Amino acid sequence: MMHNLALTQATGLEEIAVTSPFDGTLVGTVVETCAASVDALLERARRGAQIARTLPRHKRSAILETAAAAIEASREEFALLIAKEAGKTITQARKETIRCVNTLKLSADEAKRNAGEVIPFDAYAGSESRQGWYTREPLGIIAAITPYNDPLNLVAHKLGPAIAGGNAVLLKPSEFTPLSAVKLVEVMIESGLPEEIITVAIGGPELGKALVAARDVRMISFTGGFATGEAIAKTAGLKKLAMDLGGNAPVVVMENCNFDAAVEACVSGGFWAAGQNCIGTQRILIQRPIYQQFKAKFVADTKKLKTGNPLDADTDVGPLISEKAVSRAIAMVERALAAGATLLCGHKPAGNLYPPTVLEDVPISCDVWGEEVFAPIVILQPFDGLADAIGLANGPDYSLHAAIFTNELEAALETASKIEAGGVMVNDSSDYRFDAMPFGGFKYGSMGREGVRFAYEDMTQPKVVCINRLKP
Ligand SMILES: NC(=O)c1ccc[n+]([C@@H]2O[C@H](COP(=O)([O-])OP(=O)(O)OC[C@H]3O[C@@H](n4cnc5c(N)ncnc54)[C@H](O)[C@@H]3O)[C@@H](O)[C@H]2O)c1
Repeated sequence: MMHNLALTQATGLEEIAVTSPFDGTLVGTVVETCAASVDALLERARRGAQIARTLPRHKRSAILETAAAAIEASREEFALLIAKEAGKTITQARKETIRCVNTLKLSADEAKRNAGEVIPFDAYAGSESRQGWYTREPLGIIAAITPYNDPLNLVAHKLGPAIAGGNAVLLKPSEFTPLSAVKLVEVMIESGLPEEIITVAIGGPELGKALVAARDVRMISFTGGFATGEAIAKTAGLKKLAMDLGGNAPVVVMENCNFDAAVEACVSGGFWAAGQNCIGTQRILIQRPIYQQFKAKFVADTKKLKTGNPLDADTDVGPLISEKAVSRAIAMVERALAAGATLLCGHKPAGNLYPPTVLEDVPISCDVWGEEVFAPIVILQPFDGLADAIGLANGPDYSLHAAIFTNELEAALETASKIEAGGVMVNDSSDYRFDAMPFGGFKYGSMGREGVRFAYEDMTQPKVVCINRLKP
């Protein structure tokens, strides 16, 4: 498959081969955008911004609805592309495709719903003679920079709200997985989107940096790692930033929980997408009386997972994205083992396949505890009282999601209130996410929220109109 999007990649030069992280086979090619062509891309995006802001809300909404229906109709093609280029299992890729449909439908609703508000000037004495409202106006050009691990839905989470809000988008998808993003843009254009509204730039960090530096870009909507987020913040200057960065989700398992449901959710949350999931379960904190029983079942169920070809229907765990990602996972586990951790299963890589790996006795000074692993590695840790568990959960300096399994309402509420995270799931996996929820992190690096309504609000700006009726 050859994607060219000739109009969007102004002065593309080299072809980039996109290969399967599972077996290295060619999935497709795209034309690389050279960083020197950013001026041409910006010129096009400026025209796009003028067109987008005058597109009536009913048209924005209808285009997004049409695109959602078109993706639903060709969902198997999208799922196959995700599985091939990102290495997600085909089952997981199908789920991502359906989530993308919903993200676009939510965006279509938002375009019509969230246009502004009347200002209650008579709420305080002294302003009764005035009437007015605010409207939600577009920002202009939004640079959207996305990662490899959800190569379709995370792109939709930026395009949908940006288009709903009347903006133009400069989209730079991950250089590892550009094909799903390009196909999504093609569907948008076939669905009636004026093509200047999205400009696609294909390439890696250098190109991303050039987009981030461009003066006319009003907002950078970024999803990716902390180091990249820091680099973007340094380059961006006075631009609005939305940063969706990493996590290392803790899950608290209380002795009075539904045991089998907790184990099942933790296995799924730990190893979904081979752990390449920002809200994947990384640290499981288990109340001491059930620690041994939990460990036995968790390790036994983990060993049943089948690691292999993402296109096989019975594969549970596909490959990591690259050799570099495998080496990083190995090094993190080796450092933990050297510091006294115990390996309970896994840690025998074969190519880019890194099997589900479980550790215990991990000192909290280890990076596998305090940093994001982004690989199928889970730590088990006993605790005594709930306060200890909450203290352990809150240790790292950043957090996206957390979870607790308990049948005790008070423990659930206490945890929900005291855990510092953007979302706390009760009796559900840490990686549960519904696309209408506000989604983002707490603590270091947290800026903005995704989840369609919240991204839409970040991507629009209020404009006040105030009328003084008493003045001539
Ligand atoms: N919070 C969320 O919603 C969420 C969701 C998925 C993934 N993530 C995070 O993404 C990371 C994994 O994805 P990744 O490895 O693709 O991330 P990454 O940070 O390596 O790359 C993300 C994007 O940034 C671009 N980029 C790299 N350097 C750049 C620079 N200097 N300037 C501008 N752009 C630059 C890349 O080309 C890519 O498109 C993990 O940390 C994961 O937690 C977060």
